[in-house]
Amino acid sequence: METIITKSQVADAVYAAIPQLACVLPADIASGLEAARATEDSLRGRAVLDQLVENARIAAADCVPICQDTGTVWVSLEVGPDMLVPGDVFAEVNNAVARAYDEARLRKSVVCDAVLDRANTGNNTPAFCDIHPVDKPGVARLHIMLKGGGSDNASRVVMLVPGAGKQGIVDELVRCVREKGANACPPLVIGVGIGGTFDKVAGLAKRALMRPVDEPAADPHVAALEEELLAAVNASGVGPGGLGGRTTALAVRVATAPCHIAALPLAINMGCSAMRRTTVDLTACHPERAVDLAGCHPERSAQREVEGSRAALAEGDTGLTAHTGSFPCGTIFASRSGGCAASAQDDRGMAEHAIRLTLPLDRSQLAGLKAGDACLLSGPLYTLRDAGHVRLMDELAQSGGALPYGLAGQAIFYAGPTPAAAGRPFGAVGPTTASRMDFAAPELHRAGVVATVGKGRRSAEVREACRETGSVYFVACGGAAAYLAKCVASSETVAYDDLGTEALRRIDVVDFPVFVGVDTHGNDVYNLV
Ligand SMILES: O=C(O)C[C@H](O)C(=O)O
Repeated sequence: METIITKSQVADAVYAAIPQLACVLPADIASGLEAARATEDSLRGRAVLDQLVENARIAAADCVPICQDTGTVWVSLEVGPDMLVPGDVFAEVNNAVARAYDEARLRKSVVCDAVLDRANTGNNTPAFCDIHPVDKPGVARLHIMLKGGGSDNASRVVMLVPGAGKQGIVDELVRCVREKGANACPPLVIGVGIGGTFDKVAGLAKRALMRPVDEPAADPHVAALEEELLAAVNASGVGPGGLGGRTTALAVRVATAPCHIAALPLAINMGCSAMRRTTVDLTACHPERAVDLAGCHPERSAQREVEGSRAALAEGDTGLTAHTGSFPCGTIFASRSGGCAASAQDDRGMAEHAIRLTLPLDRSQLAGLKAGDACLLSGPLYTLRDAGHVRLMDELAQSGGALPYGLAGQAIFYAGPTPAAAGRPFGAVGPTTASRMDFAAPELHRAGVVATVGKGRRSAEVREACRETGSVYFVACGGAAAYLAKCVASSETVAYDDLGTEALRRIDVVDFPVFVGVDTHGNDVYNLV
């Protein structure tokens, strides 16, 4: 007998899952981060894990996003031969996505066309959906993932030669993690697809990410390969945040398939520390009953957001300051007096001796900082990211090199926040991958921008520009965006309002925790690892 899975059954499950996924870290990832924290030796690695653990707590308690990148929505419907899915189920899913992103005040991160029209679609659709037939009767499962852009960018497909064998896979994975891992917000969960064809192998890697980090593969050979790959990745020492340490990945999850005699297709799909995914069994429960979880049911969440926004309006600036007052920075990055002149820090002293810096920063203040120093920033930062940089560079060219919008002498924070929530200017705001702005940074430093804040490695040209102009690149903890949002006291849009999350904003931060990524001598914290 055939069972009908209705469009609204699927769409309701997606609608209900989205706010839950955005705000509550899955239990296997939360436990993985805590276990990593318990065994981490590196102080920078520990500081990152402390922020990530605290971040998850804040996000769930305040119903704000774990990460400002609330992702693209990937939906895969697995159905057995006896399941029927009539009608345009994906149109219904898109409606559900648009409603959920709006009501839960999540960031919309989808553009109309990758190259021909990069205007934001404004509702985070389309979702990226497929129907995946499986051999087993009685199966109707819905996989849902909110996939961050930075971790997807750090992923790759490689067509290895069969002779490369298992060692070729290990080497390629470790190379990928060394080159791109820091951009993807470690500790990572890594999906590895092996086999199939060029187009199918990436899907295998993505599906592998669905398996919990505490659930090894059922096949003992695949489970052994997962262990071997995890050990190789963690031996790299890339560590939490890419800043060094034991735990670069919580798990490597492998899916294999048959392939051509000439081929050994390999796909590596990086999952970040905010690995937001769930599987809903559409046959076992009605989704509308299954998602009444932890105060994050969409209706209630939406209600809380409305209340939060009202509170923000009523409280004004002082209310926001009161929020930052309870910020637990001190437990992770205690401050010290004495300024930059005495900035020499080693790993042992780091957590106790963060350097307080007041923005805007004079280049002479930056001269004493060393790559790896922990700092607390207070004062104005300017948020700007991909699309805004394209505009700013055009304006710079037209003005003959004069920085507009009072950016001379200021620091740019590479970030695209989520809307206001929980009484704060943003529900979540954290660093985006800095290397995407490498095309602009040297010129901006020469024009007068004294510092940037982001995550991940910079190019040799940016390091050289820091050295030449006496500028600094600061690294903030990727994936700690609910935590970092508590350091933001106010925000005002300065330009490019039509770019939405990508607008140029002036924000005021209080004790915003960062590490010196590239110092004024061009030294790079990622090379200390
Ligand atoms: O888009 C963002 O805010 C972050 C992005 O996912 C990134 O990690 O670079």
